[in-house]
Amino acid sequence: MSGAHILVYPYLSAGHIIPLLDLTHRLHTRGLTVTVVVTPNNLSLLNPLLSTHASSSTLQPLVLPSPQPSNFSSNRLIDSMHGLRLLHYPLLLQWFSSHPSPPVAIISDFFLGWTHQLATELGLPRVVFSPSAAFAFAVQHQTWIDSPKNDGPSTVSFPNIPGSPRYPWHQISHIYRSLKEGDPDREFYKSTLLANLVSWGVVFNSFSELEGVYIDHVKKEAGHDRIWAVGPLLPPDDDLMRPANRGGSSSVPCHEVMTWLDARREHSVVYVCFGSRAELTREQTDGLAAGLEKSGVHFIWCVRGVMPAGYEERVAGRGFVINGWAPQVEILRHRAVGVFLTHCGWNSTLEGIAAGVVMLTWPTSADQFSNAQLLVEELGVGVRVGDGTEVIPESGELARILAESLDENRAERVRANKLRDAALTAVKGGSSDKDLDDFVLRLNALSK
Ligand SMILES: O=c1ccn([C@@H]2O[C@H](COP(=O)(O)OP(=O)(O)O[C@H]3O[C@H](CO)[C@@H](O)[C@H](O)[C@H]3O)[C@@H](O)[C@H]2O)c(=O)[nH]1
Repeated sequence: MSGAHILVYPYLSAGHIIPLLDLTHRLHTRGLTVTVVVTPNNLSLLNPLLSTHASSSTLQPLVLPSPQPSNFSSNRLIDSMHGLRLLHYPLLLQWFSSHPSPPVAIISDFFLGWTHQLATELGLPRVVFSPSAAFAFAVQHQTWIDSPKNDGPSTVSFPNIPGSPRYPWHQISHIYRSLKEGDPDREFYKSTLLANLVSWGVVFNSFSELEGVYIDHVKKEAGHDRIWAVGPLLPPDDDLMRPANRGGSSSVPCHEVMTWLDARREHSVVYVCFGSRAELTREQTDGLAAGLEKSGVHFIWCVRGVMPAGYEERVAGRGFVINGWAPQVEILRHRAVGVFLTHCGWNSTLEGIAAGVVMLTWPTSADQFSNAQLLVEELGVGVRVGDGTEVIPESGELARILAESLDENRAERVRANKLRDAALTAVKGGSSDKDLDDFVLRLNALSK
């Protein structure tokens, strides 16, 4: 007999879809029947998963139309969140009412807080999926609860979060800072986030050895224990999910990158990438380009934007520039890569941790500042190099940090190795596996 039927609904951008599809794979492997909401332009991201489970009627896409820009908001994220609600809420209500054996729960991204209302209307539990860290989740939601003002001290502090973290104003949520109280965009965004806090449960792409204190904090605030940490959610080693196509098709043949890496010594290459969305400013690009050039290190740089003229020729032989989408997980897993210069998106952070590389941090927005803090100050596996456009490292200084980061005996490397082992243990019979078992048990109990 197949397990409970659940609806999985990812938010529409790569950094959010990728980990929730990885979770879908695991839930389906554990016997659940899963319907995944996708829009036509994202269907291709689901294809590797669908072909892995090709013969299965228990994993199905539900293709709903993509929202058009609605002019509700000039903020693209809010406009798309709102557009999805407008378009998909009635379609999902209809779909549920006409389905012969509809899902017993909805698992949806934290940007889809309105699905809490939908689930309530359907008499179902909604589980929040957080593609961000438990730490960042706590900071993000606490910001909207505390409503800090930019009129007192120069930093905003969060005394009720463990460690009492504090951030300069520019590191606080951009949406929070840029929209005035009473603005309908702001109210919509706030209500969407606050709905997460009253939902039935929360699943984190994290693990208790990494973030136990923050996971416990979220449990305490929620007042129940339906908080599960099941990460790091990564594609399996055996290529079942075809990691080279994870989140997009690689802009260069994956084997070319692998051949290039094969010719290099262990831990001798720095991989540089700023995630799926961030485009660097001219000044940031130039600073990074000059630092990499001066350092003399071997590197792979995944670039979105325009490179300085003649750059690729000048670094030929030791710099591999990828314009577009890189096969990131494969690169990080290669033995030649020892260091990851990252914007600290949570997926990249976890992928770096699971690969045991030293992290050079250059957060640019959103949760990346608290992720960098976790890597550098708490876990001791990272070294700060930049801070958005506020701190762009001087090229000589960056070159020095890059060259030193490859040192085999650095304390960060020793700690990164230990953390990798803890991450891999968590998902191979450890804490995350146990949380996932419990989660599946609770979902199955709903259909009884
Ligand atoms: O060329 C590329 C670029 C990215 N990726 C993958 O795309 C994902 C990117 O995710 P992430 O590192 O989290 O960065 P963003 O794309 O910036 O993700 C957004 O979503 C994350 C999860 O909420 C947040 O932590 C980030 O701050 C937010 O910008 C990762 O799995 C990468 O492996 C590739 O495979 N190739």
